[in-house]
Amino acid sequence: MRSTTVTVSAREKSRYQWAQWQSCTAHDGFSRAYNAKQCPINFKPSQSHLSTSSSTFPTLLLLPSLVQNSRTLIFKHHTTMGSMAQAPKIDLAGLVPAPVTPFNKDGSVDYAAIQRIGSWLGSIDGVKGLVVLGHAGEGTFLTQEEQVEVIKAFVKSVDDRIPIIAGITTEGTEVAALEAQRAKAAGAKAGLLYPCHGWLRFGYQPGAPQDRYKVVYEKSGLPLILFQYPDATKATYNLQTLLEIAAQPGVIAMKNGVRNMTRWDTEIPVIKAANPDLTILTCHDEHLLHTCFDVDGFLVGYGCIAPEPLLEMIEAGKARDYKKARAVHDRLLPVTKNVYHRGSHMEGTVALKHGLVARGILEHATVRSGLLPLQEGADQEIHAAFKKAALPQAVVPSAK
Ligand SMILES: N[C@@H](CC=O)C(=O)O
Repeated sequence: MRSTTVTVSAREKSRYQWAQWQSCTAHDGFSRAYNAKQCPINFKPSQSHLSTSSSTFPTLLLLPSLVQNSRTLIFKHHTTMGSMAQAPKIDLAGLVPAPVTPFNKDGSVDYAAIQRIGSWLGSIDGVKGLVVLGHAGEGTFLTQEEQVEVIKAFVKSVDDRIPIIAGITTEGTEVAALEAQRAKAAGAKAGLLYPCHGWLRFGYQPGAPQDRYKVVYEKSGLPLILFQYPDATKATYNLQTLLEIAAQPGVIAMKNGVRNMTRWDTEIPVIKAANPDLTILTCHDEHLLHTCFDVDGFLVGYGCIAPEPLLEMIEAGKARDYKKARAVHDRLLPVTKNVYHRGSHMEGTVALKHGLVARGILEHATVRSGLLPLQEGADQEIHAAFKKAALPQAVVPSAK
């Protein structure tokens, strides 16, 4: 891939590593003024982008898609450095399961079961964090008070050894920022910011997703994971939008579930090259074999029922070892089929709960409305699949 060198006059300021480009002048012989939209806005220089010759005039690499042609453009930076501190580093390279929220038979939250799930997953080497209150966690089916209590219970369950990340799902940006504030106060170390769900049906105005990430981070200080929805939905982000969000302060990782392998194969390398510090996580529960080779890890509901083989697959992916990755895929296929090759991805959440029963973590698979029990016999099929995949009873560390 070709790249264009751009020199900026922005000065590094301690604790701040980004600058907002508001007005730039091209010194490429054409003396053109570039407005904010034409300039690479919110470009986040990382260590590897800094030229060794000068730290006060860092050299940035620009992807060809961001400039009109391959000429070298020199921009003079006219603004002060940004006022938001860099988000703290959180190591999510590895497996990040998205656990279910267990319920008692009467539908209330089962906190004892949260303790079992969290202490088990948190005890496994290579599990780098838990994303709670996501799709698998029925996060949108809980009251605000329950959401806060669930975050606190998961924080306690892992003894604060790994970060708990909260799904931030509220519709409007301002209320999502409040949700992120509540999550942070409850002990979440980061947030997985969902798109506004109205966008699924109607689409969104250009710039609205960038604004959502910016405002939620600025108002909450909660580091955020960029969530890419499937290409088949109107809430999916195009490459330019992904690049712009990924470069914003506070965005530490991307959970990508684009489910279009043409886009996956072509966009992941571009996003990675532009953001070497961004942790890239696949969430293609049913396409892990294809997507395990170009990522830093998996952020998947699947991780809460089969963490051990998924960690093997992550290792195989990092080693570019197709045979090993394929072997894990083949071994898990009966489970994948029974949990994720269902009528809808939503049913996967019910199946995850049956899976946790099969592993001895839960006693039953109670879900809240919005979801319904699976058809009769599905539980037995799921248990048989777990047996076939040789997924044993989980060992829950004993309470201190
Ligand atoms: N793995 C699913 C559901 C998770 O939130 C996805 O791709 O979005």
